[in-house]
Amino acid sequence: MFLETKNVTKKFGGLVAVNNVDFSIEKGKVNAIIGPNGAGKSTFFNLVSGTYPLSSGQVIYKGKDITRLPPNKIAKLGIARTFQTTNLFEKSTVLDNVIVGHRLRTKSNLIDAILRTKRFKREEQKCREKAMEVLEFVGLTGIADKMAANVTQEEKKRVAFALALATDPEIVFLDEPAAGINPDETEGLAELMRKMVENGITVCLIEHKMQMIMKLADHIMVLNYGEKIAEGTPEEIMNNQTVIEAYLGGDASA
Ligand SMILES: Nc1ncnc2c1ncn2[C@@H]1O[C@H](COP(=O)(O)OP(=O)(O)OP(=O)(O)O)[C@@H](O)[C@H]1O
Repeated sequence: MFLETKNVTKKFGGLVAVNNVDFSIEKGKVNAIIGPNGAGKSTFFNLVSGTYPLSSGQVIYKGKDITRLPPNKIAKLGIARTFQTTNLFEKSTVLDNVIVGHRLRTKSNLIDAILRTKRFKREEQKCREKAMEVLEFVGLTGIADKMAANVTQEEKKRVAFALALATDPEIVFLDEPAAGINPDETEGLAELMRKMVENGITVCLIEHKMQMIMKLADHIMVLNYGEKIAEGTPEEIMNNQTVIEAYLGGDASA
């Protein structure tokens, strides 16, 4: 199995935000996590990416137990994530924002940077090339030199994708990538996620936009009050009585 969680649990004081969740992420597929507000979706992402320590359970990636690894080590293994709110350096260009992503793969230290050693210059060039490559992938070459403060919401979403891609990931966790953008832009981002998968990157996303998810995802897990209540193909999820009652209800066409 590519990435697997076993009995993953997170407690915040008396609140069990994620309760004994077993989930297998399929390689080369679009995997999705859905569920009502407060169901534990973002917390689940934070556990897998090492942002929060688990209360109990295990995260296994390509056969290796990564449960206790810090976020930077997890990222180095090829696991990238975006956040619900894209925090960019507003006073830097789009390019400079994305350059940071690939530094994860470089070895230069502070001394190299101060002395501007050959290694530092070579690695900075590599980071710049990588940033241009991923900006092209997400369709933002034309705004590479724009200040991040001056780009649209949809462009910010693409910059967040680019930042994740600049780390050379094998899997990307995307937290509500289509929140706050219009239907045409949502379709554009769905297209981009398909392109990632075509390029060998496994996608796992959280999303509230049901129509998009049902068209895009290969494999869906539904969380409700921190518990997995269903898992399957979009068709299986749409026809699952527990899901309909607990979550979709009258909101199935959202
Ligand atoms: N750092 C934290 N400290 C305490 N409680 C938290 C923390 N993070 C999340 N929670 C709680 O855990 C539960 C799950 O929250 P989480 O943000 O994971 O849900 P979600 O499914 O991502 O919701 P949404 O769709 O609204 O983003 C909620 O009750 C939330 O209030």
